[in-house]
Amino acid sequence: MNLTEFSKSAGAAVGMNVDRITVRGGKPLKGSIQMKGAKNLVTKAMVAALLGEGPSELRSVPEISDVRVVQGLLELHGVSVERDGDTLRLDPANVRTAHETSINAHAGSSRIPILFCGPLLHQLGEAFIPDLGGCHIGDRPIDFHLDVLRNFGAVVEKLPSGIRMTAPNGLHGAKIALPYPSVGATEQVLLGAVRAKGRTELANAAVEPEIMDLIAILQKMGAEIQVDTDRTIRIEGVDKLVGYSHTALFDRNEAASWACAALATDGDIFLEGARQPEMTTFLNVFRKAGGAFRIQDDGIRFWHPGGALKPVVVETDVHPGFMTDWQQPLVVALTKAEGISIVHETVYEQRFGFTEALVEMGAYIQIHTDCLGSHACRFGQRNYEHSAVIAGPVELHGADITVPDLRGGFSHLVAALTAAGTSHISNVGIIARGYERFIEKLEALGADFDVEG
Ligand SMILES: CC(=O)N[C@H]1[C@@H](OP(=O)(O)OP(=O)(O)OC[C@H]2O[C@@H](n3ccc(=O)[nH]c3=O)[C@H](O)[C@@H]2O)O[C@H](CO)[C@@H](O)[C@@H]1O
Ligand SMILES: C=C(OP(=O)(O)O)C(=O)O
Repeated sequence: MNLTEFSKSAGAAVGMNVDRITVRGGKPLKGSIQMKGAKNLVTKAMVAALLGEGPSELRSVPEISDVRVVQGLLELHGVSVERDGDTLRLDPANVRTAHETSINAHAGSSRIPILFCGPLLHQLGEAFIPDLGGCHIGDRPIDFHLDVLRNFGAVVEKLPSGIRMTAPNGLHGAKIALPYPSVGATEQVLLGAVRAKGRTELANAAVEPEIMDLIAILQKMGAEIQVDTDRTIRIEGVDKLVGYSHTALFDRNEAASWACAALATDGDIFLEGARQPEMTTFLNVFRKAGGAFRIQDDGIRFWHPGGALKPVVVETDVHPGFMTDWQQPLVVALTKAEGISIVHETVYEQRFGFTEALVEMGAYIQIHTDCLGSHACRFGQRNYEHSAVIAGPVELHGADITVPDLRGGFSHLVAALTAAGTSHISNVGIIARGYERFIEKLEALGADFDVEG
């Protein structure tokens, strides 16, 4: 089936129903594509709409499967969600308790259900949280989330089918210190504290740009939130919040991925809507590795300027460090750099599974349990394979690959696009969790491939 025929089938336009893709590598990706709102903000902004007394409007919403999962869950809870182009209108006027079985059926592959707790406890006095999805890149416990909710006064009951919560006396503010600046746990605090009784102080909070954009949304709704220079967040609970109107921050993770695709394929891609401030750390590494970029008012152009790529040493970290979701496509580009590169993953303990396929394609990558970085991280003494050494340059060759997770999957696509010969990639539907219309974007950039349902 060719792409035009395929695009006629439901869901194919956004890549959600695509299972297998055959890629003939060697063509540079060239052209212009548009960035939309960040998966890691939009889905949380949708949950925040539950807290308002009136409807909210969210613009620049990408067509990705995580948005569909959250939309389904909101609808199950009585929230009306209407899409008009890139805009979502969310009205929580008829919010109600949903049946556990239906919640489990709709939870899908996302981790966002855990963030429904605070808003549902405020609105309904109870919440049910299914087993969570998300990428399998480590244990991904939710202990910080549950501690936060207990601190707010929630009663947590673990059931075989999920977690049930109640708040017999409502939620009250609390003094909380996170053991690690978790993005999700920080959002859990924000979404719970804004309408809790009294004051909340959160020490060691995460301050990723997506969190700052969520804070901007909550402020528009009437919340009182202050972020201190030492990453302490103080929230004064209010009785009532109103709906918001907001244009979502662009997806800097998607932008970094396509930038690496340009570098690895000797290509040249303009990312309309990408912005410099949220990507400063990425841009530094991209330039060190031999990539070129030009910042424009309406986006950023990324390209391979010719000559050899250079090896780099990178440590992933919380913001403003190098984002863990950026390393996978970068690793593919680094297989082409002249020399030894090192990537020390300090956010997730098992995020190098995707490199096995790259090795099959001819890459020289070794994974180590030691901390190969400038500081020892949480995983160094615990035998986790969390440091990668990449030796280049190599010419990758085509292979049969199965996508393991979202970012790993995108990096496999990039590897196949840069490889000599043909690759068959299965399970590519996962990529639609976070990459809007990636099939159409690949076509627009001149990639040579066929899709199968
Ligand atoms: C939907 C979304 O926004 N996903 C992003 C979010 O994931 P997510 O919010 O799940 O990531 P966290 O920041 O919470 O996780 C960071 C670390 O904290 C640990 N941890 C977290 C919670 C907890 O209760 N206990 C615990 O030990 C995790 O196992 C991990 O090692 O931030 C990550 C780090 O920037 C990104 O890679 C993900 O793309
Ligand atoms: C790990 C990721 O997402 P999630 O937390 O939704 O699994 C990601 O976006 O790379």
